[in-house]
Amino acid sequence: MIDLKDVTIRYGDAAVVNNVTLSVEYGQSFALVGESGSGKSTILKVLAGQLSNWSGRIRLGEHELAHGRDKALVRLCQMVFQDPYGSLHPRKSVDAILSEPLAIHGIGQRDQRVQDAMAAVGLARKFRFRLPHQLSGGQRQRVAIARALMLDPPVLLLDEPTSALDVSVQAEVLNLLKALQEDRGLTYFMVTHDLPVVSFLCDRLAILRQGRVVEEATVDQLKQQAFRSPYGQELLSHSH
Ligand SMILES: Nc1ncnc2c1ncn2[C@@H]1O[C@H](COP(=O)(O)OP(=O)(O)OP(=O)(O)O)[C@@H](O)[C@H]1O
Repeated sequence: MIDLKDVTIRYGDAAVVNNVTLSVEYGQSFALVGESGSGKSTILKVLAGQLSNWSGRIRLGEHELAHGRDKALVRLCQMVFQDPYGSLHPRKSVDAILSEPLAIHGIGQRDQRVQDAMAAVGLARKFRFRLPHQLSGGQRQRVAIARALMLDPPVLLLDEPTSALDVSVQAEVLNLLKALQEDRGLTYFMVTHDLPVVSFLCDRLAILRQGRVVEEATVDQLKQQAFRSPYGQELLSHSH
């Protein structure tokens, strides 16, 4: 479903991601882990169509990613950000936030679709006309997830989706993401520092260091603490 082949990404002249080759199967949940500055968010931004200075090949399903503006992309993948407060417009109600993608793409039955989307992420109807600041952090992240799903994309890009939340609501949001994936057969590509989150949600992971993949592993290897690379072992020892 997601294939990167020899992907190199530059900011100006500096390559911050080098020759990354990865693939994620349809319906799988994949995590990119690694220390701060290793290039995780940069890869996510390229997949989201936000950066054009890259080389190599990227495919999402049958679609070959373009280097410039790629109109097909919004229907294929959507991003959920770490901080829902930053990513939701402060003066737009939940209703406006969820209706907007439908309006832009000329999709009808908006009222019903907004209601269905709220129900799918476990948001009660009474929140429909509230503003983001009138919601809790967990509710805001539910709105962000609902918004990402409004156009029914097969892929969600998840950028540390629970790390800005209180510990008490992290598990709720993770359970929601897992249930949505199972119900809809979504493919997840997640960036995180949080190895327990990877254990819970993902099937496979890649460890990135200084813009290169040093190891690919299954979640069973993670659970058994059986990474092969010294750097993978080092990450495990830091996560306790
Ligand atoms: N807009 C930019 N211009 C120039 N360099 C950048 C820019 N954004 C990121 N970088 C550099 O690219 C490298 C990779 O950054 P990136 O944000 O992808 O890392 P990361 O693994 O996602 O880190 P974190 O976990 O802290 O988000 C870093 O060296 C960073 O300083």
